[in-house]
Amino acid sequence: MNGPSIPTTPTTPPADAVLPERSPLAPAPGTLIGSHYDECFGCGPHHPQGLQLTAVAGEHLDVTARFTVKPAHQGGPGLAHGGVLVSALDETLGTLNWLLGAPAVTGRLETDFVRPVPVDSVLHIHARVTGVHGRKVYSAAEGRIGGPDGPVAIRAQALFIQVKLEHFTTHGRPEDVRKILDDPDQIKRARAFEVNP
Ligand SMILES: CCCCC/C=C\C/C=C\C/C=C\C/C=C\CCCC(=O)SCCNC(=O)CCNC(=O)[C@H](O)C(C)(C)COP(=O)(O)OP(=O)(O)OC[C@H]1O[C@@H](n2cnc3c(N)ncnc32)[C@H](O)[C@@H]1OP(=O)(O)O
Repeated sequence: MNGPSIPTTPTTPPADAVLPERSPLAPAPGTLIGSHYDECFGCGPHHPQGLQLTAVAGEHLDVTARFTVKPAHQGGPGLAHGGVLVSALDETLGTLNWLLGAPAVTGRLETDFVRPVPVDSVLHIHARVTGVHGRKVYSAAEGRIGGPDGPVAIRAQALFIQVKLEHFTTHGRPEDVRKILDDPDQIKRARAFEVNP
């Protein structure tokens, strides 16, 4: 043994991972990143029970998002359910893929819950790409409470895998896929990905 080893996980980018340029199709820094699907539990504006998360593009390969913890999100009395917080981080990490211009799905998501998050808290989330290696996108996020510079309440590292749009059309429930294929606005957004795979 040569001293303590540095722990690595499949969500830590390998040494030869790269940090690419923002896609030419990426939303400008400071602008809202639109929902990828109106009925998404994380970001869909038409999902009444969803988190309705909105994210803002950062200057680099990063985004910020705010999530207000509602009574419907409780795990313990007056406290956010951990799984709901993970969903908020997963969704925010997912929006990073708009900056890279290629659709991707979560392969692995590791989370540290650092402090309890009371109902009515605003979780200030910052997520960034930490490396890209082939189809693998490595990323990390923190959620802070009490303000954007407040203490970290939750931390995550993720590995997203880039997929073709057929991933969604092949695996999704057919009636939902059909509905989306009939919606010109959604198709436009999906095409934006297609021209820069
Ligand atoms: C045309 C209209 C369609 C319109 C659709 C509308 C919108 C859609 C557009 C965009 C949506 C985009 C994002 C959504 C955003 C946010 C939502 C939140 C994100 C999610 O919530 S999304 C749901 C949860 N997510 C899943 O539902 C994934 C289920 N899963 C799979 O679908 C497969 O499993 C897949 C595709 C992941 C991989 O399958 P695959 O066959 O493509 O690739 P393969 O297995 O070869 O892996 C390649 C390399 O990744 C490594 N690797 C893979 N998995 C790993 C793991 N778990 N841990 C560590 N390493 C892993 C391998 O080890 C290999 O590594 P290496 O290259 O080094 O060998």
